[in-house]
Amino acid sequence: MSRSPSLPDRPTLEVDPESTPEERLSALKEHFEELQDVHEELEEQLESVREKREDLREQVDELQRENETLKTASLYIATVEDLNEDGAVIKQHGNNQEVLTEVGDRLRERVEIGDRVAINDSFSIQRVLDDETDARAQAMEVDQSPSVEYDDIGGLEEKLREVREAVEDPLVNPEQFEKVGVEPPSGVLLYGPPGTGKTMMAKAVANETDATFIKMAGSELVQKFIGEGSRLVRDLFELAEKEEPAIIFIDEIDAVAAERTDSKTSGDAEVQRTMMQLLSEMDGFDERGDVRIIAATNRFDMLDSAILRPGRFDRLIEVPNPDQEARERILEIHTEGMNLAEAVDYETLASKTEGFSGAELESLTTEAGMFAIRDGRDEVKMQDFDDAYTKIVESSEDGSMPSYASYVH
Ligand SMILES: Nc1ncnc2c1ncn2[C@@H]1O[C@H](COP(=O)(O)OP(=O)(O)OP(=O)(O)O)[C@@H](O)[C@H]1O
Repeated sequence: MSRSPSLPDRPTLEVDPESTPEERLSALKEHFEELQDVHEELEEQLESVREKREDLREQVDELQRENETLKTASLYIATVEDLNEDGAVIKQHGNNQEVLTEVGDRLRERVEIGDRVAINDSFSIQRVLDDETDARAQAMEVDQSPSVEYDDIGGLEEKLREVREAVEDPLVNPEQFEKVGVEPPSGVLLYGPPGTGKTMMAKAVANETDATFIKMAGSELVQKFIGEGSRLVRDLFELAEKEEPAIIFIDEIDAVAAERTDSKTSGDAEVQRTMMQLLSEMDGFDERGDVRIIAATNRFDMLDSAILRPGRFDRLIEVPNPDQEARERILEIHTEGMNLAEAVDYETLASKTEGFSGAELESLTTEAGMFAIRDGRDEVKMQDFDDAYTKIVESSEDGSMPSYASYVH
């Protein structure tokens, strides 16, 4: 880096007190000229600093533009196989093409053999990606023994029976299917409004069958890098096989399995590829042994029918908002450890909360407890539930729960 120019010495004026007025005038003149020289020199330095600043500003603009293009351009993923003086040998994911590519000075120190890197159309490395295991860990939630039990789920008895039949029986009693000569359902699709217990059911089945619960959100499968989504799908099934017995739970499956629209952007094509990978993993499912797959969606209407074909998600189970009886049971479950006043009546509360999901009923109980705490009481009263209800309804953004108007205080 170039150093900044040093400042010129400041001229000093030395006048001999014994000197004549002429001599003093001449000394002053000399000093004035010296000052003028310094002034000129400083002007020149200032000008050159200004030019340098202008150059730097242009460089910043250029880097910003480059950064923008990097952020928006589609990049491919590759693994670094070897590093030598000529550059890096990389293997592109998806097509396994091997290429020797130069590595710029900036990246040379950061790239190591085995790294995953993002490359552009000309195979030039644009950046080093996070450790694969990190990326995997971020995208998947793995729980060796989830703590949810069947009894923690309120209502949904019939739905739970269906899920158990499709998921638990093939895991626990595979011979039965062989004896009868039927294939167990491949995948179970739970659909219904948010917060109704879909994830809970999947966790409970995993717990009660001693299977590992592996959750992946569909939105995690929609990746920005080409080939990355399908790789995560492969990872997901590979991990499940390693951990078997295992239950794969894909939440928000609509993110990768929505019906194709007419738009043909590269993002859509990538989502499509991920979905194809998912379907092909499911098609090769029979040989997988003790792995069952459950998916969930709030947007059943958006799904591509390809995923609902026999051998794929061929067991559809609707999980609706709880009815009166289920609401009573859910309230009972979530107030189990609470110190309730005599007057708290589940039946009244349940009839007042028509249209609430299980998750909303849970927050109603928590909020009621908070009101009691704020009031310095250790007992939760009916009034706390009323206050909690008002708070939840008011904070609900869309106000779409049907029964607010019918709530009687
Ligand atoms: N039927 C239920 N019984 C008891 N608790 C429930 C029930 N439904 C929901 N809950 C409560 O709501 C929370 C969220 O439920 P869950 O995650 O299972 O919903 P979901 O249907 O998977 O929602 P989403 O579609 O938003 O993923 C649960 O942890 C639980 O506390």
